[in-house]
Amino acid sequence: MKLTVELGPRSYPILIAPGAMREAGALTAEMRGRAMVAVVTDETVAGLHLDTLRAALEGAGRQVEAIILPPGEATKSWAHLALLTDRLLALGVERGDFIVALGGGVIGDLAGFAAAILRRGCRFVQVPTTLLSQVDSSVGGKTAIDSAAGKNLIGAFHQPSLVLIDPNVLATLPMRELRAGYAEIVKIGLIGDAGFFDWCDANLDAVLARDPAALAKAIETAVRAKAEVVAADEHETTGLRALLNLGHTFGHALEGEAGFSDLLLHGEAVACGMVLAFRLSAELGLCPAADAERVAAHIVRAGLPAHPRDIGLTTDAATLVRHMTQDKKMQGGRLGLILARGIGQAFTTKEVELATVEAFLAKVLAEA
Ligand SMILES: NC(=O)c1ccc[n+]([C@@H]2O[C@H](COP(=O)([O-])OP(=O)(O)OC[C@H]3O[C@@H](n4cnc5c(N)ncnc54)[C@H](O)[C@@H]3O)[C@@H](O)[C@H]2O)c1
Ligand SMILES: O=C(O)C(=O)C[C@@H](O)[C@H](O)[C@H](O)COP(=O)(O)O
Ligand SMILES: [Zn+2]
Repeated sequence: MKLTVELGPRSYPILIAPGAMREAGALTAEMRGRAMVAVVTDETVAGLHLDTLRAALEGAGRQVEAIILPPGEATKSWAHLALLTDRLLALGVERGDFIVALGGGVIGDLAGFAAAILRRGCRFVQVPTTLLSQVDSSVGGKTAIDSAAGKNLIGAFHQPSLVLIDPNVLATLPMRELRAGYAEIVKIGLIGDAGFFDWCDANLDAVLARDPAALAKAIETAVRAKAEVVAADEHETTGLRALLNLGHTFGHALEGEAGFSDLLLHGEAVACGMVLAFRLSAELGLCPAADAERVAAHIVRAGLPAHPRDIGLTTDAATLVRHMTQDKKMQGGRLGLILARGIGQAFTTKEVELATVEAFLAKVLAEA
């Protein structure tokens, strides 16, 4: 299956096929460049999948230089960006070369950002290995690191030249990571496709059991939807792409409180954030309470946190709101929020006062 992100001269293909990683040599042949290819990955993925990718690339005459970083969100940092760019420069990576990001969203976001700034811009290829990165982060060109002030605050839009999605690599993914990736799949239904949410509700168990047909349908639907949104609003200027941020303003605040650690994975934070966005929508009289309850029940059934108490964080509403004010959707001091009129009917608004959000969160946090 081949999809295209239609961005004029920056258009690129997304290839989704079981076994695609074994074909990486042939699939990247058209990209030309020199024989040397820098593959950026993390220790866990290196142990499981680097040999396959290396063999595929070397079989096509490439010379692979692997840069192996520690796994986990903490790697999306200034320190690892400095280390990575130093290594890439020491290898003599040129503008005409391409860098391969082999891993989850952490490696994709970091290597993509390094590619964006190295010699003012190199090409890069995404080979996503988590469910989350296959359905979301490898597509669309948002690259970033975290900063002490918040999530993804230092970054650039820099589109990859190719995305290679091999669902076979998900066989080794831990269950917790699979569930976290699922949150970004069901997000697509909640934003604008009620029929797909119904499909998710009916096929949740099959997706989590890694049934190949269910996974294929889930990945393709999410990637196709994201590719269309990115093509229509690459730089998040019209409000369309901002919808992909459903649950993220709350979620990023929770991740910040968790110190960008394994205590709370990004997908888990998004899951909880989406429940909060639907609950707030219902409390403001914008969305039927039954829809908000259905979303919460689905997230619980997926084994994801639906309430801050499920995460075990000690925090307070004012602190969470302080995190939220660092959100990239802030405009003129007002919070840009993604709320919903119902399942599949998300919309952006700047009409909700920070004090309203804080009172809502205080009420949620007070629940036993
Ligand atoms: N750029 C975007 O549009 C975008 C979209 C969504 C999320 N993100 C970012 O993505 C990051 C989260 O990505 P993630 O959930 O992929 O986490 P991750 O990259 O940390 O990967 C999760 C864990 O799974 C391991 N792993 C990866 N592939 C594996 C495999 N096939 N088998 C076994 N283990 C494997 C990794 O080593 C890591 O420990 C966050 O930083 C988030 O902000 C970015
Ligand atoms: O691609 C997008 O646009 C998204 O919002 C996808 C999100 O799932 C992703 O987590 C993204 O990195 C969040 O973007 P940010 O601009 O809020 O950092
Ligand atoms: Zn996300």
